[in-house]
Amino acid sequence: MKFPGQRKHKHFFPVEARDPRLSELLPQNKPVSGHICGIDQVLVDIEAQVDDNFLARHGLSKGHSMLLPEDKAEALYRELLERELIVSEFAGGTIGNTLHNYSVLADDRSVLFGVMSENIRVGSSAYRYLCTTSSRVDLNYLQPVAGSIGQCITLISPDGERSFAINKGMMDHLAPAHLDQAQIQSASALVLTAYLMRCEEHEPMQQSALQAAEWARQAGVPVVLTMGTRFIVEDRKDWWQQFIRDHVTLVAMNEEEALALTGIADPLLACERVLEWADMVLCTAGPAGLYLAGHVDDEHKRETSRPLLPGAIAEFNRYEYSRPMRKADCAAPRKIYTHISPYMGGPERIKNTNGAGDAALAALLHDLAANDYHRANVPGSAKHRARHLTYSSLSQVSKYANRVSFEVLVQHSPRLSRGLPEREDSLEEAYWDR
Ligand SMILES: Nc1ncnc2c1ncn2[C@@H]1O[C@H](COP(=O)(O)OP(=O)(O)O)[C@@H](O)[C@H]1O
Ligand SMILES: Nc1nc2c(ncn2[C@@H]2O[C@H](COP(=O)(O)O)[C@@H](O)[C@H]2O)c(=O)[nH]1
Repeated sequence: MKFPGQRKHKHFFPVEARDPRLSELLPQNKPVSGHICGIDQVLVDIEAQVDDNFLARHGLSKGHSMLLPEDKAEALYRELLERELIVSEFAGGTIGNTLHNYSVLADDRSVLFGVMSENIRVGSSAYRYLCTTSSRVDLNYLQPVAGSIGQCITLISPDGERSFAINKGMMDHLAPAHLDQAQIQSASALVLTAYLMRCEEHEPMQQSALQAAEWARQAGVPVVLTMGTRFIVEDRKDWWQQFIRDHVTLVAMNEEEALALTGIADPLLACERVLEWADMVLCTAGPAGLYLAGHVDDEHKRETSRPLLPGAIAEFNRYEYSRPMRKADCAAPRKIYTHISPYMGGPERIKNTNGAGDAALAALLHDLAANDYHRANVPGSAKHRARHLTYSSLSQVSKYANRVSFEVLVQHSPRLSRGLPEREDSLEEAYWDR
């Protein structure tokens, strides 16, 4: 496990150079390592630049992620090929992207549950998927299927808006029998997406997601839900609110999904509402940056040294230096919030916004898993006197998440090809320097 973000020396926790006093407690020489698990519809992103007329001709709604019947998806793909409009084909899927980015940032293992074609031709989508996924993502648990994985045709309009046309193949065929209970129950987090619930009734994906969430709950493993797209949420707002109450520790969404879920347009107030159902919230807001919200026990709150910010909740960032906790672990729970504007004001030129929100979540998961790793290796540390969800404060995690989103915005693929630059040795110092 590599430490989250780039820190000054004093921030590193030297768990590799073990304290000899711990050896009696933990006789093994190697640090205990962890992992995170996720379930996804295994699919590739096939990216193409098109005009709005193209979307209209193929009956696509702009900005939406739509499932297409196979014949329509093939006709669309054929036209893209014939007109040479395809720019790239990368492994995609919102959870696949998040696990990949987590593994790249943390240099640590993640486990993906999903399907994979049992016969793979060189150059096929399945082949592309395997070629562009980090070797730290454990693909040994994938369920072999006699068919193709999904294709997410990512159509970029001249104004930069993305519309997804999904040719689902067998991506929703993951059966509960192909989940591994021990892996899920020993993970630092289980990551799910709302997209898993839009399978057809005869397909087992939803049942697999519910089974995994139940195992995670039994073992106290945090369940993380990304909201996918506002269209999925709008259709079943009440159902999602109940699902979050019953299963979810951390909700990750953008401001549109926040509005669809809560009916509240202000991201801060939407976060406040979601905190009534879940322990923690990440709400990205495009050019407005991102919000993080959580709970802390009054005894463990820490006051910020930054200026207090105005907003729909006055001075909402007062306790942003606190490390978030589950509400149930707080004797006197208090809601805490932070906001951060885009790193360096945003890139001079955005190559592609695809996956910027997933990237922020990967950074947050890294900090969360690092906390578990530290607790397992240095159990007596003062850091673990109370049961916190993350290693760093809400404020510090927001900087890291924002920094990682920036890295995705300046590249073409939603997946990082490398971790953050090594020379950036302090986020605090580098933060406002261009
Ligand atoms: N136009 C932009 N200018 C500057 N930063 C941006 C822009 N769009 C996204 N970002 C950064 O990327 C993060 C995630 O972007 P967002 O578009 O909200 O996610 P999603 O891809 O889930 O919709 C934001 O919190 C912000 O830091
Ligand atoms: N598992 C699924 N992933 C999907 C689906 N439609 C799109 N996507 C993936 O989302 C990311 C982009 O994420 P965003 O946060 O920037 O919107 C992209 O890589 C797609 O592969 C879906 O139906 N299921």
